[in-house]
Amino acid sequence: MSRGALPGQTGGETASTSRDREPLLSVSDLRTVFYTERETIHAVDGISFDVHPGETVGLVGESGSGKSVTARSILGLVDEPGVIESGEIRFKGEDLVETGWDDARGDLAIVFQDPGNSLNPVYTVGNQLKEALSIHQGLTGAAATERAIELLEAVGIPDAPRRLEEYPHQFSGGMAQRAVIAIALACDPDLLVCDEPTTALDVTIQAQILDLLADLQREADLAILFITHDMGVIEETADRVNVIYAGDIVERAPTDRLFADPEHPYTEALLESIPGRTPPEKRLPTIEGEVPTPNGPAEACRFAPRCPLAVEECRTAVPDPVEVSTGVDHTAACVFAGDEGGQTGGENE
Ligand SMILES: Nc1ncnc2c1ncn2[C@@H]1O[C@H](COP(=O)(O)OP(=O)(O)OP(=O)(O)O)[C@@H](O)[C@H]1O
Ligand code: NI
Repeated sequence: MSRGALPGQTGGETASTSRDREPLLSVSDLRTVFYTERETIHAVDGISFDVHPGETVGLVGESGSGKSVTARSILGLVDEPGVIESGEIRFKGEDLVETGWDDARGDLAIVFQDPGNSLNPVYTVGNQLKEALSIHQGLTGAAATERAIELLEAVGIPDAPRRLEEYPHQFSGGMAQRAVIAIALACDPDLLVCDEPTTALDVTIQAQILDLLADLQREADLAILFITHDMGVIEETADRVNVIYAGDIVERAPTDRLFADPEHPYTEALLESIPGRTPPEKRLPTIEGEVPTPNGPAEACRFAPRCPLAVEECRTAVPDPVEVSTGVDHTAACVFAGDEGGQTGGENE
């Protein structure tokens, strides 16, 4: 399916050159807490990472690890009883936690998992697109219609003028997610946060949406924060990866590096979940259980209770992120990180 370049935008630099520029987004020591009646949940507990212009950064972890709360924090969408307790979300140099999100609204956009929830069933897709164009670009009337058609074409929706007049229920799941992406692009964002954008879609459609995002990124110099629980999707999309567990990033590396040489036992476990990747004799014992709710301050490695390699030290202190090699931005928060042979360090105990 051929798509036109995004209207009004010029081609950008590639991800490889983008690292030379200042980060577009720089999250540092972010803490987002939910004060529920029953408990205090440290959903995001000291996260730091950067996104550079034009690159795709992955955020991967199991259900409940804090991915969506991270996304909502960046967009300024944390609701009661949640608060951003501390840390910085620096976007284009401004700390949004301090300045608020008003000035950034047009440069930041999010695509959620379920397009059905993102679209309003009582308005046509065209109306929703034109409303976004009016708010963010000040476009109305014929100019808005023309741009709306261009955007639908840019996201690969055929017969765009007719589809503008249709309601969301007349769109298939994949086409609806394309429409959601078009609406997100209506504000001409620099950063698109995608929170499991393909999880609700079947595999073929998922691949098409991933291709679309890659195309849009190239054409519009768009930076993408790509959130998923699926390591296979990460391998296809991300330039760099952050692995999140119970509110904290446990490993960070360029994607090829992370897949070739994971340092954290949790990353290893996630990689083993990719069908056919790890021969049975090389596997760590499968991790049982699920991500714990971080309902107190971290006092130990949060992964220790599920970790096949855990030793006493893991249960008594929070491991700091360690740089595991020079020349590559690869860190892991594990007492064995950086040991010769990586995880086999556990045998020393
Ligand atoms: N509104 C809320 N009130 C209380 N706790 C919340 C709220 N939203 C999220 N949490 C808690 O924050 C933690 C992180 O949740 P989050 O939704 O970010 O996980 P996730 O990684 O996005 O998981 P999934 O893959 O299932 O979407 C969980 O323990 C969750 O229960
Ligand atoms: Ni989520």
